[in-house]
Amino acid sequence: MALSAATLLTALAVLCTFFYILFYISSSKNGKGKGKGKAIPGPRPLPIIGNLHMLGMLPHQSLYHLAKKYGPMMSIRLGVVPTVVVSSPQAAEIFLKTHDAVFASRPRLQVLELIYNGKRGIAFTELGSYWRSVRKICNMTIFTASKIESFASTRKELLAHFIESLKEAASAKEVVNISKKIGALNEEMSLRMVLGNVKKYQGFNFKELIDEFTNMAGVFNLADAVPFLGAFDLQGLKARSKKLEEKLDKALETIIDDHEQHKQDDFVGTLLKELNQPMNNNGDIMDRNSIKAITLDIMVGALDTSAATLEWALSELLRHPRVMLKLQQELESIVGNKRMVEENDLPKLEYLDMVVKEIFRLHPVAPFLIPRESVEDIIIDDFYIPKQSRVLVNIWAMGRDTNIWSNNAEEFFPERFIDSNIDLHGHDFELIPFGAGRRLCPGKKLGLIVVKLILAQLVHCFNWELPSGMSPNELDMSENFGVSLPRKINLCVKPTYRM
Ligand code: HEM
Repeated sequence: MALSAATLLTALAVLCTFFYILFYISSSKNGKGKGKGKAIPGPRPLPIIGNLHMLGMLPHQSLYHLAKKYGPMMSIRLGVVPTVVVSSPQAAEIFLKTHDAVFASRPRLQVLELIYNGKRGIAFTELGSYWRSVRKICNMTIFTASKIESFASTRKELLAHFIESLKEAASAKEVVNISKKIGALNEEMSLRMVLGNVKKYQGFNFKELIDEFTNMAGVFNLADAVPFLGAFDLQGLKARSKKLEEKLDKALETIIDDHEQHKQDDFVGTLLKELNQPMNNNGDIMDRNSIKAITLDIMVGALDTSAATLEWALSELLRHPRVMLKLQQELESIVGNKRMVEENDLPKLEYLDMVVKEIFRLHPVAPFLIPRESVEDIIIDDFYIPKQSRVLVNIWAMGRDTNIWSNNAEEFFPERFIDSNIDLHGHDFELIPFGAGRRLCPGKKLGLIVVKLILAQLVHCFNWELPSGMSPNELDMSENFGVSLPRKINLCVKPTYRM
């Protein structure tokens, strides 16, 4: 029977209290480099579970509070895994720029190893010549400006249908679950670009498969924290991974077969042009497994991120009618009120740009980026960090730092970006929602287009209110921590067409 992580942790915590007394002295060595350097400050870990019991349901928030006590470079242990939590732009720059080559690998996580062979994709693949080659090929083929531009008409067509369906809901005075609707729109936009004619593959229900994948990857897995427990599969994740792997493999094989027969210019079709080609001089070949793993990583990267950002954006605008109105005024003056927003309007919409930055600051959908792992022992500022340490960059905490954002850091106030040259390209470490360095998100350009275009259209075409006379400050803003950080409760709203 699969046990919940909470039950297991409680049992382990009791055992550990016992061990703690016995092994007090050894546990006090937390992070010390056996004479190589100082220990990074951090809360004392328990044997076996380390600091897992301190994380709670919202680890980014728990670690934000702990970092206030221990500082922007804090040491914890996730089970037996030494982990550094980074919570300031200065520290982030040291890890993601100065020593990026040391910290640009990814940890090997059980679920990812089992499902699609974490080693052969892009996002969860360890640093090395394989990853470098995959990344280069993807940058030169599918993430180019011209490839993204070539899907502009698809985005326009899907968005027009979406607005029509909202218009119907508005005239029927319906309350719509906008979280679900945005999710479905983003899914269709992304899958059309990655897989092409998605209707053909509807039977596989990709959304369900990806949701199962992100669900499992987001679950706290004891086997990653305490590897000797992996063999027992106490949470049943190994068995679930196997089942999911079979389903995904069947779906992706069918898609590749179909693309081999009918040449297409979507991402899969573009990657297939590289099939069986050497990727580098180290003997790596772009084989079918690589294409399947890359496709899966891209779908995971594209599906939840933009949709979660958009539901947070609309939530904040509902809570701040002044900002909503100012954005509508900008759209009226640049776009007018006779047509839809076009992608080439986006660079002219300065206030929209500030609103989106403010959303990324307060609601980063990857609050720890994607966890990094160090490839060698290193000493930073006299602190010793052993090889294979996990690094979590807490950008959620950085977005709330009053030293950077002044005393109104908790407030949604897009005007803070007036006359600021902070951009989102990974150079300004105060605001790095897409990460930085070698692992910077390759879908950044696309993600920004999708978020800005849909948000602008929603605000331009409709006025929005909360149902049943709910006042904006009653809106529940709880978060749901997993692979991404969406709203805990779907956002339901009433649109009124305003064009
Ligand atoms: C609002 C939209 C998005 C946000 C906020 C976002 C954020 C991120 C972040 C924080 C990372 C980790 C960076 C690091 O470790 O330093 C990442 C990596 C990645 N993202 Fe995105 N992303 C978005 C959209 C997309 C889209 C649309 C795609 C694909 C079409 C995508 C594909 C990827 C991939 C493949 C990686 C892994 C890169 C690697 O490890 O080399 N992302 N993203």
